[in-house]
Amino acid sequence: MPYTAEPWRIKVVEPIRIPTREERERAILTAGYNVSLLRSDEVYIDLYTDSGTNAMSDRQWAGMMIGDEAYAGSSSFYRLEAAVQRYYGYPHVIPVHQGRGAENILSRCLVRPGSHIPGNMYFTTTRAHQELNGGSFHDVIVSRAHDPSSEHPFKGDVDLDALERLIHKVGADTIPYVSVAATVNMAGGQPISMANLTALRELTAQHRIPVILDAARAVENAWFIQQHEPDWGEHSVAEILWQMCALTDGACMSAKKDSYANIGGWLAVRDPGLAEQARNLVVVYEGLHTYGGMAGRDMEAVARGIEESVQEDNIRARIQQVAYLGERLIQAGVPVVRPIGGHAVCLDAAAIMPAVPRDQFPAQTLAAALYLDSGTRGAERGVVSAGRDPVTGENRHPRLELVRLAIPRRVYTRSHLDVVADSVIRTAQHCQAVTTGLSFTHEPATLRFFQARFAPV
Ligand SMILES: CC1=C(O)/C(=C\N=C(/Cc2ccccc2)C(=O)O)C(COP(=O)(O)O)=CN1
Repeated sequence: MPYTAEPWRIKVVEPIRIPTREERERAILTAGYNVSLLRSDEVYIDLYTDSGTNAMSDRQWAGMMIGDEAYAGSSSFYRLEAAVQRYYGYPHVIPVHQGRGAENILSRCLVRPGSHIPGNMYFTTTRAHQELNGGSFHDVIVSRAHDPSSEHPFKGDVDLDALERLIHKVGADTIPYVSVAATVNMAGGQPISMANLTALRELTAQHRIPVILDAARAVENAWFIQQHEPDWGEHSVAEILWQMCALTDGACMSAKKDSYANIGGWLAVRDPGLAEQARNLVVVYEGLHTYGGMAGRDMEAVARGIEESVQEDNIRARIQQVAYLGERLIQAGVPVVRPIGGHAVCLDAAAIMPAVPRDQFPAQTLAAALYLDSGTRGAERGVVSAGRDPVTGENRHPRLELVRLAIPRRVYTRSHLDVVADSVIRTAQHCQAVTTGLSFTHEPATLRFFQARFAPV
């Protein structure tokens, strides 16, 4: 992908420093070999997540100065509502503090003990809220999504035959909604195609099963449809986003990704009864239905971020940075998930450390090794993230054992990406000979990914 100059100039900078090797060794030991527990000032280039870590524009910051902090009826809420209605097309908008706020409310509204929720690969918090309300998640993503080397451009597609088999097995009345992620985070930021989403809509409509979109990175997904799906090349990203949403009954949105905000989110639905139910729960869990756990200034930042996110030059600049890092690693022969996703380059830790058993956590081990090499922080997306099967208690073994390098939007330059590429190439060469990984010294009961501690085996 050609690397064109960014469509912005820098107005404010935040100094960063490279911790010394000795500081990095001390820090990773103190963090129990879990990069999630490193302090930010111990990290040089932070690719832990693209969630909430993006650089806002001067207009977003300016918007924060005029945020309406009224408890009820904030003007900022109505500007946020108008932005969601204009670009995503849903009529009823319920503000929440971030994506998990939407997942909590949606699951409490729709999921009951015994519910079955099909989706295109799990995401940790989404599945956690479905399970907390007694539901069971069923992965119905196409099998190629689990193959890091498959070059198919739409690995986020739903396997419609698998979905239909599940519907007939459990009964449509036990399926409160189909959960569709765009893009699919745990597959490496892989998009779903418009054709598949259209066919999914037709299938679910036959059984009167709603489709709820996880829209966290839906603008990135729209870019991939524009670039790679026939018949969409002449449409704008904004038009494609609108059409994607038009095929669904609602969406959960973390505004911390596509919308460049540091906090914020929303739940949007078409059904007025569901909207009413959700608004009643917002008062219990998020605040009032006109601020939803956000300050007025945050709602301003989100509203302006939505408008910026669909600008063609912004989304192109975003995608090209991720593609640049991915292409450098591919050229060096480092095993990564292909095609390169929208928000991250995912290192195939199982291929990079083939001699490390899955229950010694290759991805966790690789993330620690990468930090030690250069102060670069990635995130484990493998056995540790997958957690334990609630029935057997055994570690779940997802087919993908990845270290995700998520690129924050408008934050790092190509020079930083070159530092990361050189470090990954060095580390990957060293790790081929590594034969042992890590073992737990502390394992939390839920979402262990964040708080677990390890020691070298
Ligand atoms: C597709 C998708 C997401 O990626 C997402 C959050 N992603 C995150 C943040 C995260 C969350 C849990 C474990 C590790 C990292 C990411 O680092 O990728 C949420 C929750 O949103 P929230 O963080 O605003 O609550 C919903 N859907």
